[in-house]
Amino acid sequence: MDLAFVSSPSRNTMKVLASVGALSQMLLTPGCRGHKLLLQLYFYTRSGLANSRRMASSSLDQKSRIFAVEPNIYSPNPFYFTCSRGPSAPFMTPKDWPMLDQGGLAFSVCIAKGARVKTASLHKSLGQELSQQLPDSEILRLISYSPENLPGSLEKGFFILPPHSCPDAQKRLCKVLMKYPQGIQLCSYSKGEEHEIWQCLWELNGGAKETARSRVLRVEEPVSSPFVDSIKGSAMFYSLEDACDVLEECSSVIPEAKEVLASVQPHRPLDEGRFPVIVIEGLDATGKSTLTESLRSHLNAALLKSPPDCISQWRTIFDSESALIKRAYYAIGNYIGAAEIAKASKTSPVIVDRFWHSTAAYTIATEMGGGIHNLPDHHHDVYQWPEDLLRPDLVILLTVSDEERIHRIRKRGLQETKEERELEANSMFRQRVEEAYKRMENPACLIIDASPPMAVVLQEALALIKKHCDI
Ligand SMILES: Nc1ncnc2c1ncn2[C@@H]1O[C@H](COP(=O)(O)OP(=O)(O)OP(=O)(O)O)[C@@H](O)[C@H]1O
Ligand SMILES: Nc1ccn([C@@H]2O[C@H](COP(=O)(O)O)[C@@H](O)[C@H]2O)c(=O)n1
Repeated sequence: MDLAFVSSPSRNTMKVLASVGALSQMLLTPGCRGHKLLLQLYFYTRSGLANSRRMASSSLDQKSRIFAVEPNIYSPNPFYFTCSRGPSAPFMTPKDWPMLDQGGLAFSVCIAKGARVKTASLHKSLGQELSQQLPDSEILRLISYSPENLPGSLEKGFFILPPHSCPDAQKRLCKVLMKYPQGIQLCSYSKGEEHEIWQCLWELNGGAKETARSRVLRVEEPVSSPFVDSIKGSAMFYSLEDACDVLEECSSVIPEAKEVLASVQPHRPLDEGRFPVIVIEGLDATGKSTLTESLRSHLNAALLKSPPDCISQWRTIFDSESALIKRAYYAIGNYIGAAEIAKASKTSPVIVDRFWHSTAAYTIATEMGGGIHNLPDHHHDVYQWPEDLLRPDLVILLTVSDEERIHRIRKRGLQETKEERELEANSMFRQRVEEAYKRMENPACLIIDASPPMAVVLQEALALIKKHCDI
């Protein structure tokens, strides 16, 4: 079955056809003769012509858009393509997409821009469903945008590479997408006779129908990464107000969002004390809890953490939500924590286990794929501290080798979190988190190699605190 090479059926052909029910029966019979055509006809019958105007405009819009696919096993950098007929742009060939060389197919699925909480939730649930229904396919993140108005036009989606051994992948994909009748745009990609790549745009409206076909053209990597624009609009929060807006928006479906919002201190700016605030950061199992506890007793300090205790009971709920909602929760957690820190700093030094740098570093590392060369450049806005958030006096980043960290996780014997498992499995992700930490500015992290015994790490931390804080 090959959606891309089926030409549109005529209306007369349609009249000859029996009911949609009978068609769908045949459709679901792999190997059935005329299977390709039937699939096409099935979608055509169900979709009708009611939306022909919308189709025309979406295919025009489609042609001017740029698509960007996150780094993957075939491409260490994001790859960019379009379908407009620029005079000098070179065609893409299976050299660029080797997975299409053996006659395979690829797909892009874009989610039209709508209310941001709803769109983010749709993106998350669609991603989960695609992974479940197409377990052998590579499902990559994709964004699509208009070059004239990148942030305003940004749409998120997925690029799907089914294995050659999965001939019914497109059928399964369409079955998933049929459940999302509105706002989903499906394109398929296949190799043409002259080694060019074709994009077919499908209309999804109770069914799927091919509406446009264009050659795929290569686009140079833009100077400013659209992936960074995408995270700034969807998972990074640089003000309390912005993060609160998201939880307000989702509070009708997630009642716990109201509880979190109720914990936000309304009076700002915060009234800070004279004692120093010291944050300890690092990947899991680098020794943060061990060090923060030792510092607490050595400095007679208050020990706080982010997210703070008053909202941590809802953490698992927000962890299972879209990146937008999850990160809004952690961002607000930092502001709630800041009010506690400000109060505690009036009576003693304050040690904080994770703060803003954790929220930012994990978000950047999660949303940007590939190696550390794909991270936003040093000094980029994403590494800056939010203007309205209490600024600590010192941030210490603990680093240990991958082997030692994994050894510590195993020795600790506690249940690994999903992210810890990912860190273990995906050393590139770990490197991105650590590198993002190292790029943070104002305040930057001061690094301590936490591989030596605990007593040595403690002495190093105390020396740094003495040097940089008034203690
Ligand atoms: N310097 C050290 N040398 C050897 N083992 C250490 C050292 N520091 C901590 N550990 C051990 O490593 C394990 C992880 O330490 P800890 O719980 O302090 O890390 P963490 O960064 O707080 O982890 P998480 O973020 O996952 O809570 C613990 O078993 C701890 O006893
Ligand atoms: N200020 C924070 C704190 C934590 N996170 C997220 O939680 C994960 C780590 O928490 P641990 O309890 O395991 O230390 C980390 O992966 C972050 O995603 C955060 O975003 N902001």
